[in-house]
Amino acid sequence: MDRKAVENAVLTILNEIGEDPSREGLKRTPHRVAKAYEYLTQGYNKKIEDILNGAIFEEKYDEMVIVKDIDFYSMCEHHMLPFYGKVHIAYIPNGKIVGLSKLPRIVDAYARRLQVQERMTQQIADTIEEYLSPAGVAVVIEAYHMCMMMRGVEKQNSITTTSAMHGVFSEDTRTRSEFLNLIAQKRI
Ligand SMILES: Nc1nc2c(ncn2[C@@H]2O[C@H](COP(=O)(O)OP(=O)(O)OP(=O)(O)O)[C@@H](O)[C@H]2O)c(=O)[nH]1
Ligand SMILES: [Zn+2]
Repeated sequence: MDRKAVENAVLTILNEIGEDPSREGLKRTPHRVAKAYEYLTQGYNKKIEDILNGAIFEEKYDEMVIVKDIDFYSMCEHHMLPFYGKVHIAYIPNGKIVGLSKLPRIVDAYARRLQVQERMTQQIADTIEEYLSPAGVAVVIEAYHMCMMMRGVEKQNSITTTSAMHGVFSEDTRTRSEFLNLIAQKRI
């Protein structure tokens, strides 16, 4: 990212909304916003190979592994406003397991960029499928979209849920139900 170019763009916005970019509180705002955007879109520079490198292990465990309630913040590609919530991931190993922390890292790699919730859901599932070749993988995302809350339809309480079900999660209703029941349960 060309930070200077983003700073100039922010300066233009400040001017065009009728602000005075030279006033005390706004002097460093273009710089701050550019830095924030660098952070919020860092997913573009993340390589899945680097995240997973060395963290896939051979193991005989073949029951469901679930990591639920993974917080995420992303930005919708239509309005560049935040959408945020929780990701729930399950997979059934087929000879290979992954370091648990790598699942939230995969989530962040896809969340920290301009997104739509549906694509992000699929990208997470496809990545796990590609690297682990599991018997099945399931991803559910529940999110609030600021573009539907602070503008537009202005609905404060609607939650958008998306899912991607592969392998046994798509073929076997019992496996899918077990996953959905487990993510609905309150924590320990
Ligand atoms: N499917 C999907 N839609 C999204 C997501 N994030 C935002 N949107 C929607 O993208 C749509 C863009 O629609 P447009 O009609 O082009 O934009 P708009 O005039 O600002 O629409 P309103 O939000 O209805 O005011 C809106 O309906 C948003 O709610 C997402 O992750 N997935
Ligand atoms: Zn939006």
